[in-house]
Amino acid sequence: MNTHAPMVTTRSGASIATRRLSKSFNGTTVLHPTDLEIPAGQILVLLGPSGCGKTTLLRLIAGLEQPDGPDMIRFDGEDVSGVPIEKRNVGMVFQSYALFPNMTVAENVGYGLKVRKVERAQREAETRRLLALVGLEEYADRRISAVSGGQRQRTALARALAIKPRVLLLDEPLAALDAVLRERLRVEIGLLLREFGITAVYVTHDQAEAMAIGDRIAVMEKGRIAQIDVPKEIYHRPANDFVADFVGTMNRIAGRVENGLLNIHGGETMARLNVGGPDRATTLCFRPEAARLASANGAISARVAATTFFGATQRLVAEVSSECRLQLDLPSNVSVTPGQILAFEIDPAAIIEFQTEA
Ligand SMILES: Nc1ncnc2c1ncn2[C@@H]1O[C@H](COP(=O)(O)OP(=O)(O)OP(=O)(O)O)[C@@H](O)[C@H]1O
Repeated sequence: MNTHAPMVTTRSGASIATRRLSKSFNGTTVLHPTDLEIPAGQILVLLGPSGCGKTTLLRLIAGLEQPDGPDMIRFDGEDVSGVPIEKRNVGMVFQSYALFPNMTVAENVGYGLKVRKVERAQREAETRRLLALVGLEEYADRRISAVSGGQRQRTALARALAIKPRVLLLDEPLAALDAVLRERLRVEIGLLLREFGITAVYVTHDQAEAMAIGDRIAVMEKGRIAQIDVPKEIYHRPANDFVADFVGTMNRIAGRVENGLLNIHGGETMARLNVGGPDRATTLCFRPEAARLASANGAISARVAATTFFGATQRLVAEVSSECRLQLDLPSNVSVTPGQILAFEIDPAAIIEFQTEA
């Protein structure tokens, strides 16, 4: 994609606010009252497992669903709850491209402008600029049926942006693409949306995609936002167990802290983790990358059950005891073999603690 293409001048997007926005289907609440503030130009990712209400929230913002109550969605402070979708000026990009297969790439991009009766010369100039921006100039005259999945998705994005929407809504736009293309496009789409300065809400159940694209991420669970924050905070400071498990890999060590020490039993050995604080029942969590090799003294020892090579790093499954299996990332140039006993420690700053109910 040509990131040096001339800037397409669009006014930046509108801010979005919802107040106690909720939705039920046949008496079942699928979105509990939700307050959201998305500043103009920000990309918010809705992340969560299947059925948690991501698409419903997106469709409510679009105007494709009616909320349970009145006056709950505002664009730039203006109440749009009663405004039909075609008047809300939202652009939409879906997993299925919803492009016209018999039209060319350029005709698809210019379609919304034609419907809006933008005169031909201006329409063509706009279309050319958008095609340059998404790196599809050479494909302008190809039929949609003759371009790849990634090129179709870029066409869909250019088409959605052509109408200069106030808000862009994307629902799993990369889900149908293969892994390599998905990884490349998620970086490109993030850059493009920022270049446009558009306000975007992006639905995905892929946490790596969410991290790459979102200015902020709202992690959803059962019709509620469990946590909304910048990707780093979501990853390093998950608000609860659900978020910790859904985003990345999280290790857990459960036990009681006494005199500031958590005892970890492992066969005949017992390691003590110095965590401080009052006596309590607790679960300590840490990411695989928070582990590092240590000299045996004062470290936790574990038997290596398996190793997986990842290139720069390797992931070990390490058994501290029969009940405590951990995943640890170490540099891949450290020689480790299954069966070996390994001593490791955990970066104290990377330990997250969730209080266990007494
Ligand atoms: N029109 C509808 N009628 C009845 N139930 C619905 C309707 N639309 C959605 N639901 C239900 O609402 C819940 C939330 O659906 P939604 O599509 O918002 O989830 P999602 O998080 O986007 O899931 P996925 O990732 O699988 O698309 C689901 O249990 C779904 O079955």
